[in-house]
Amino acid sequence: MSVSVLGSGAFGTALAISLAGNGPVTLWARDADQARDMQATRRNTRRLPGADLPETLTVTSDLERATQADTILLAVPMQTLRSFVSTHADLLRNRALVACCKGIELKTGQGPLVVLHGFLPTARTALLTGPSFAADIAKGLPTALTLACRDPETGAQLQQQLTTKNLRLYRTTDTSGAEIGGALKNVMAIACGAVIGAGLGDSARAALMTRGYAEMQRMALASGAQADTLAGLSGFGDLTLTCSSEQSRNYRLGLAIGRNETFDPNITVEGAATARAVHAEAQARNLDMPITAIVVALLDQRLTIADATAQLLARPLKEE
Ligand SMILES: NC(=O)C1=CN([C@@H]2O[C@H](COP(=O)(O)OP(=O)(O)OC[C@H]3O[C@@H](n4cnc5c(N)ncnc54)[C@H](O)[C@@H]3O)[C@@H](O)[C@H]2O)C=CC1
Ligand SMILES: O=C(CO)COP(=O)(O)O
Repeated sequence: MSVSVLGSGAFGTALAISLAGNGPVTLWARDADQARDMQATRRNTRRLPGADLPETLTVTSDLERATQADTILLAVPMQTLRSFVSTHADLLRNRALVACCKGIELKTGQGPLVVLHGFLPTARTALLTGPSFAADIAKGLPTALTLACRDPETGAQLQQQLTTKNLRLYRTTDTSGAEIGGALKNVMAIACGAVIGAGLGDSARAALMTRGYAEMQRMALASGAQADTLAGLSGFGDLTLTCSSEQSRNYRLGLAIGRNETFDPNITVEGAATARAVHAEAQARNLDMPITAIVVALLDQRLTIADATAQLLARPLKEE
């Protein structure tokens, strides 16, 4: 069974490097010059500096060639997934498709698997998510991920195929829970970064992580997901990693907000659009998600950190 990774950003490149330890892998880059450069230098200097590309990894900008594989990993940002899949649906039919992005689509409120299903309703689809920094994966450091797939047989096949020397995959059929956990932890990471950036302390961060987790569960249960899924790698696991490490771009955006600094708008920060999408969903469904609402207000510069803190502390007292 052959594997291709579409999207040669940090995550796509790291996954391709790890999977290349199992056998030949094709990595697709949309930019022909970048693909040629990576194939020649065996490096992705722009997105994953310092990592060597193994010989079993081929980089190409030829999408027809890359989509010959049985299993295709889609490692493009969430907000670009729809346009990518709609443009290339014909090349993606009859393949096992594994979405590797974390987020909720701003204009529809949908997660990655729902978007895929809309264009390719008969495709075998799965989601790869969980606590994993691209740089760690590329270094061969041990990492555990969740492979969410509604069909147990396809899930078991993909779990076998995509497990590598350093990637250990756990399976679930609760795709909705995995989508929501992976998307919302980024929103909470922005909030936690802001708290630390503003000097509010580790205790405040722990409070936000815990109450943020309660928000994640609220949204998950309202969406028919299982609470257990949120307690796993795709929820609690990734929340812990992303809210506590400066390797996270979402956390770093939060730090910049907290310190009143600017942040490079070209850096992929999934939590920003996701916060807006989730906030709109929460309002439409009458779900109490105060931290998400505050993150949106901070992103829109409608609120200062001091006001945000005062607002959260002044909420009515209630049972945990
Ligand atoms: N970097 C990391 O450590 C991890 C990232 N992820 C997820 O992986 C997804 C991708 O993130 P990264 O690779 O880190 O981002 P990145 O910013 O490093 O790379 C994004 C890649 O997508 C490509 N791209 C953007 N728009 C495209 C389009 N319309 N068509 C085709 N290609 C397009 C870009 O050229 C670039 O190669 C995100 O959803 C992120 O949350 C998940 C786990 C870890
Ligand atoms: O999803 C990630 C870790 O699991 C990567 O986080 P960032 O997108 O915030 O860098």
